[in-house]
Amino acid sequence: MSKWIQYALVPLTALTNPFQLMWEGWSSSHQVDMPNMLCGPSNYTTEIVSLDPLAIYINGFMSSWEVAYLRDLAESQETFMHHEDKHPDDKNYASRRIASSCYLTMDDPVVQCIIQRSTDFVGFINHDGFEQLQVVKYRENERHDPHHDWFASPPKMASGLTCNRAASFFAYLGDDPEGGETCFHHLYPAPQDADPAKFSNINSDDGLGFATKPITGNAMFWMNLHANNTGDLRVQHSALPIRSGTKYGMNILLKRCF
Ligand SMILES: O=C(O)CCC(=O)C(=O)O
Ligand SMILES: [Fe+2]
Repeated sequence: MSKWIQYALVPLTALTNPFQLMWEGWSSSHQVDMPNMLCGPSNYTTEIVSLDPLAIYINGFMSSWEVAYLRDLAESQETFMHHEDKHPDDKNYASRRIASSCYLTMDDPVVQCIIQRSTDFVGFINHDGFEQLQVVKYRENERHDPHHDWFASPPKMASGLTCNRAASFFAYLGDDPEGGETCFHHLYPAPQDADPAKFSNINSDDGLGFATKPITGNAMFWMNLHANNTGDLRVQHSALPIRSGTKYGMNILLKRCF
């Protein structure tokens, strides 16, 4: 196609872009500050915090506008409820999540935008879409005990395929509480020059592990499955109890069916 035809098509595609149409319909019914809201390129930066298993710390994965929007969206859902959950793999084990949570509707334009950004981030990683985004809220003393996000006995779908969680993002949606760090118990500790505002080490017997502090807009990404689709025990993690304040976060879970 000649360059000139391509240029001529740009305004046309902008007009017919389904996201834009959906956005325009939506924004006219909600009085929002549109320029800050568009699903433009995100200026996040990354730091590899573990090579094997792959784990990446993401600075500025979400804008403060997106964070505020997603929190409001979660708080407006009737399903945003407090509960104490056992891990699906081990209901007798004391591992628990004491928090409130809800799933977000997938047809929201900001949710779509975050899914698109996450899809771009995972690049060539073999996957089959994302689970519904899940917002989690912890109040004082609430926590999530050590667990892994993958299922030991993944559910079989009607199609006969088995789906598991190939990778996880956990994004921090505020309020920058005290406590509430996410601990990775079996990864190598943070080096001495790691930024103490973001990372701390944990006093484990084997010297392994580090924790990331909840900083609004930042996120952790890590792989859950080995190449043969079995779960990687090394990505066990937990959320330490909140000492003061409230913590919001969001699970963005990458599915793989096999
Ligand atoms: O709250 C956190 O820091 C981690 C949450 C988590 O691991 C989960 O919800 O599966
Ligand atoms: Fe988790």
